[in-house]
This record gives sequence, structure tokens and C-alpha cells, in this order.
Amino acid sequence: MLEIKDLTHTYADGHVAVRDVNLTVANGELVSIVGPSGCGKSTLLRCIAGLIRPAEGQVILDGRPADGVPEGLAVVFQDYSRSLLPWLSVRDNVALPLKRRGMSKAQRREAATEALESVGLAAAGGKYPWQLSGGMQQRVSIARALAYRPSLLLMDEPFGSVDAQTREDLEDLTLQVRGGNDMTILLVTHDIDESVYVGDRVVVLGASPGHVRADLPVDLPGPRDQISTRELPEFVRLRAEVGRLVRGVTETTATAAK
Ligand SMILES: Nc1ncnc2c1ncn2[C@@H]1O[C@H](COP(=O)(O)OP(=O)(O)OP(=O)(O)O)[C@@H](O)[C@H]1O
Repeated sequence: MLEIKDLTHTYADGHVAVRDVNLTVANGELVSIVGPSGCGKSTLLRCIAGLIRPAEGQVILDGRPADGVPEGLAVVFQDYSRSLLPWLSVRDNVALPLKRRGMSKAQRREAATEALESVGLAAAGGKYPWQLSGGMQQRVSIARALAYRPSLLLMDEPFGSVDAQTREDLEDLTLQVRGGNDMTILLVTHDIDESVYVGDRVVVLGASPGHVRADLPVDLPGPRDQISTRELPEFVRLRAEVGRLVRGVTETTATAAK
């Protein structure tokens, strides 16, 4: 279980990016995080990833306070162009973090090949990242995270720079891989529909400073489907509710504005 307790982070210039964030995520849960630009989504992820030490509060993983980068963590960022090493082949990029797992060269190669297959890039292992399209590079980043078999996967706008079709494919891929592995996923997105489509819960952050504004369960049947799930009345209701919350409009003010 991931527990975030009373987390506050103030940057060196005195800017309070997030204040008193409390959040509990069960093992195997996929939680979408949405909120207006600058509300502290990335700051929160970076605190959980151990990349920045929060000014106050704690990140607790399976009952133990996290100190530094947690064991079993993988991260996928939006900027795939900077996340892959251009001088390594695609397969070697995917295999690289597995050295930390103490796997032999043959095991690393096999795991990388398998992960590339799962993202539909079995044939691209011998190529270099710069020989692939943006969407393909992002799939390589996801394959690298999956090969690592993380217990916690943090995704920061992972599909932000790919075309709409690839984005849907990657959303489905995320749902598919998390189904087969007991992986806890936190996914930051600007896309409200996406947050509802992939999430077991949607956490809406409010701004100035960042705080948890709402935590909504997503009660949609699985397996989810890009066409039929998005037509369900519950999907339509939730996306409207999340949309209002992100824009800072409450039910009461929305009604009053009519
Ligand atoms: N290194 C830094 N020093 C000072 N302030 C920072 C730093 N990094 C981020 N901030 C500020 O902290 C706030 C939260 O930033 P953060 O990147 O976490 O927000 P976000 O919700 O992820 O934004 P976006 O949706 O635009 O990516 C913003 O006001 C930002 O300007």
C-alpha cells in the first residue's frame, strides 16, 4: 500500500507547491491524478519517486517510510525524446535498468524482448530510438518500465505527445499490463476523459497551493473499451463531474450559473 501523509512541499524560492496532501492507494490500484496546470501534480509524483524530499510529511510504502527512490519503482515521463539513450539500441535501453535487478545478460535480453513484444515492438529491438516515431519511442519507455516489473509505476503525462489513435492504444496497453501484474499505478494526465477511462479512482487536485480537492471512485465495468465504455451514462456523468472540479466549479455554482 502507498500512503501519502500530510505531504507539503515548498521549493527553494519559497513557493508552496503542494500542501497537506493525504492519499492512500491500495496495491494493484490505478489512480488517475488530474488538476489545473501548476497545481503540483508533478511535484507530488517527484516526492513519491524520491526525486525530491518533501518539506513536510511522509511517503509510506507497505508500512515503511520511503527514503530516497523506492525499491520496485518505475517512472514514465512525457518527454520520451529525453528518456531513452540515443547511443543504445531499443532492446538495450529496455534491458538497462534490469542490471539493478541482478539479472544475467541473457535474462535481461529475454525480459527486454518480451516487454517489447507486449507493446507491439518485437521487430524494433535492434533499432536506435531516433529511428522510431514519437509514439513508438513512448512505447519503448513503457516497455522499459514493464520489463522492470515494478510494484509501483508512476506515469507523468505519459501519452501527452502522441497522436490520438496511439494514445488510445497506450491507454489500453496500460490497462492490459496492469491486469496481468499486481502493479500500483499513479497516472498524471491533463485529459479528463482519459483519467476516467483508465482509473479505478480519479483524484482531483486543486491549486494554490496544490491540495486534494476530490477523490472519486470510478465504478465502470471491465474490461473497458474505447467505444462502449465512453458511451456509458456513468462515464459521461463522471467526466462532467471531474471537468467541473478541475475548473473549480462546484455542483452548487454550476447550478446557480444556469
Ligand atoms: N523547481 C521549482 N522551483 C520553484 N517552483 C517550482 C519548481 N518546480 C515547480 N514549481 C512550481 O510549483 C508549482 C507546481 O508545479 P508542478 O510542475 O508540480 O505542477 P503541475 O500540476 O505538474 O503542472 P503542469 O500540469 O503544468 O505540468 C507550479 O507553480 C510551479 O511553477
